Amino acid sequence: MIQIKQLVKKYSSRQGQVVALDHVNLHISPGSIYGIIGLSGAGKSTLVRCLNLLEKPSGGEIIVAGQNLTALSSKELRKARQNIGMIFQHFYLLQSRTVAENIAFPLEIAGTPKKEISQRVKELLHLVGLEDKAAAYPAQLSGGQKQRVGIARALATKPQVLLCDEATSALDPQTTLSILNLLRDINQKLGLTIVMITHEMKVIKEICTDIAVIHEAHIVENGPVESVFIKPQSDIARQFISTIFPNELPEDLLKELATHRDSEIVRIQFLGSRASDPIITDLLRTCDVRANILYGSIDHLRSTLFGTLTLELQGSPDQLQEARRYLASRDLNVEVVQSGLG
Ligand SMILES: Nc1ncnc2c1ncn2[C@@H]1O[C@H](COP(=O)(O)OP(=O)(O)OP(=O)(O)O)[C@@H](O)[C@H]1O
Repeated sequence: MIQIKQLVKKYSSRQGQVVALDHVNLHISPGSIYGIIGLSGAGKSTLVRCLNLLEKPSGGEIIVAGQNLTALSSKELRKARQNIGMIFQHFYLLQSRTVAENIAFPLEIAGTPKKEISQRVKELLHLVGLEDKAAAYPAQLSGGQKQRVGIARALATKPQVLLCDEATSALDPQTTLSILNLLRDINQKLGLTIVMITHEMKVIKEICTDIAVIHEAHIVENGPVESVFIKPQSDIARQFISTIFPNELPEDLLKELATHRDSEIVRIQFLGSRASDPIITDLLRTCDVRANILYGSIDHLRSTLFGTLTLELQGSPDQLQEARRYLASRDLNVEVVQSGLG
């Protein structure tokens, strides 16, 4: 649905030139919910604003639904933008217009007949669960309701793509969840492709099918969410994952464990059905090692389960090697965190 090819964005400032995006390439499949995560200043907003040419790229191509946006005239681009909705952290609703009038706004600009507008607004109010707020003004709404209006307005022209720039960052955790659930419903009902820019891994964990990690103007890692969570390739991806699955052991405990003879600390990560396997019992039965559980956690990763377990295994070097082999043969991701004196 979206292809980003060799995208470069440079800004000129008093301090000199800033390269906000440095030859970024990404392919976003139709119907996916694609999360792009990065620290402050990584280039996220610039990237999402380049996707509908709110920000003009310095180089490269943006192809949406087969159309190269960077090659279009202003008139063609205005038309192409009707296929790309966008929502923002601070909603940007028109304060002097009611909810229904805000949602109608893009249709008025597109020259849609009045009768059609009123029918479409009705449908959209129903889609976002705001039928009873049609005549309210933005100032009378909660943050979550304002974002629902933002979503309805973004979908008014029936776009195939929805861009979300930190769409839940101004909301409390519960409202965030309700907006994420709404976006997931819309994705499933309408087959809409969603691109979500965020600095929060919990947003990715809830609804994204794919993830790209952006760091200092480069995409350092991307792929299906499950693959990146189970085997992150970059330090920055590991850091983001640890914000929701914190698995670092305290320094003093690590120091003490390092003095143990014939032992090693292993971290096991597992997905989906593996979560209900009696891993430790099987391990102890099969390999003649002893296990000390140091840390464990399990949570939802979209519609599957993701778990992490940190163990100290004790045994001879041969036994420890066998234990590692055994765990790997069970399709678990195993990482040796620290080996003892042994
Ligand atoms: N209009 C601009 N003029 C000059 N530099 C800019 C401009 N907009 C962004 N930048 C710079 O480009 C880089 C990327 O900024 P961007 O806003 O895309 O990052 P971000 O990942 O969205 O960060 P945040 O989460 O803090 O918004 C930063 O170094 C920023 O200072």
